[in-house]
Amino acid sequence: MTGYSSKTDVATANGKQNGSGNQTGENGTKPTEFTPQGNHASENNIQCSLTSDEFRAVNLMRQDMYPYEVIQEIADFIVKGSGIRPKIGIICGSGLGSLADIIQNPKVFDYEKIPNFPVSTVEGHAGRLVVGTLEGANVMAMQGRFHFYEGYPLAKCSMPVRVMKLCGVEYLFATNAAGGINPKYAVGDIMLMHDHVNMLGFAGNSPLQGPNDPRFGPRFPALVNSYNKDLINKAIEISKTMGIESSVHVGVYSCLGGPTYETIAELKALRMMGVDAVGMSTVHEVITARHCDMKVFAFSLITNKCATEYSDKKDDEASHDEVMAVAKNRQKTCCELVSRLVAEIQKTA
Ligand SMILES: O=P(O)(O)O[C@@H]1C[C@H](O)[C@@H](CO)O1
Ligand SMILES: Nc1nc2[nH]cnc2c(=O)[nH]1
Repeated sequence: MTGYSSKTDVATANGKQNGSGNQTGENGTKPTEFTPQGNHASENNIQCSLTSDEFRAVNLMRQDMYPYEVIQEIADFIVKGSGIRPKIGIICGSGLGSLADIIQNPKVFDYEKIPNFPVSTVEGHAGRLVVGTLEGANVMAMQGRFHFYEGYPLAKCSMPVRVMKLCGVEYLFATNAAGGINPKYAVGDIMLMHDHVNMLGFAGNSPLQGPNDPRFGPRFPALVNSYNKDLINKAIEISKTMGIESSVHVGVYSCLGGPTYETIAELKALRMMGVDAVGMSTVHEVITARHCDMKVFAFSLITNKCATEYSDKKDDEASHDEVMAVAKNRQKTCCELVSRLVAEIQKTA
């Protein structure tokens, strides 16, 4: 492979708390009634009953506004608690948690113990923040990311990227497990992301939706050149020294909402759009990172081949078990790629 150049507060469950004096569920046993707003709801007499505890839990999950000061508090908690100001932030994809296990002198924070932090709900995402050193560089790694399909708004999914920024992180390394749509890709290959197609964005959803705080970045950020070309080229060089260049590609990733894997028709459409690999994450993290001017490097581990023709083969069906198994098999290679790239950054620092 030759060097790369780019030519080639609270949204509620569709309703709001009923103000008619029905909120008597403080003991958690009597349901609090909510009447979804809007004519359709009242015309159809739709009602949804939640206990007040359930309502609070949903509200907490749906929270998508994190004021700068709250993010700063979380960042201070991590920097003070670890005694480290990290320069590189790593997000571990499904089954790639071992990227955080190679961090030396780790200080580990369970997400539950970090104030105002969401919790991980997906297998293969441990839910821990690991801060320490890698190849002499100060790093922090999310062993577990947040996905839209878990019920979190995109701003909440990518809130930790802002925490990284306020901790001092300059480089974001985002990794993911993805289905290979490009017919040349094989299971176990690595695709260095050089661009993305934001399907959730096409549908009007963005992690930057809502009021913009200019302390993070501009209202209308540009996204061309989001994926740092120097880092892509360095990763290609590293792949050659590792002898894996034939299984490393440079391509376009697309994020869908999940949790379903794609239909054949959807995969055909994505391929026509120039997408090489498809997943359910990363894009909102990259958008948030670019908004606050972080340098981004991202790669997909191809954990399954996506069929783009109809057939009755059971093999064509993606499964999370397969995703996890392939990630486990390839974790050593992914760890080596990441640590060598960190070493390169550290060398030029
Ligand atoms: O967190 P990533 O994007 O690596 O996880 C992918 C997308 C889904 O969460 C899961 C599907 O198997 O893997
Ligand atoms: N959307 C999506 N996400 C994945 N994560 C791992 N494989 C896949 C896939 O085929 N599709």
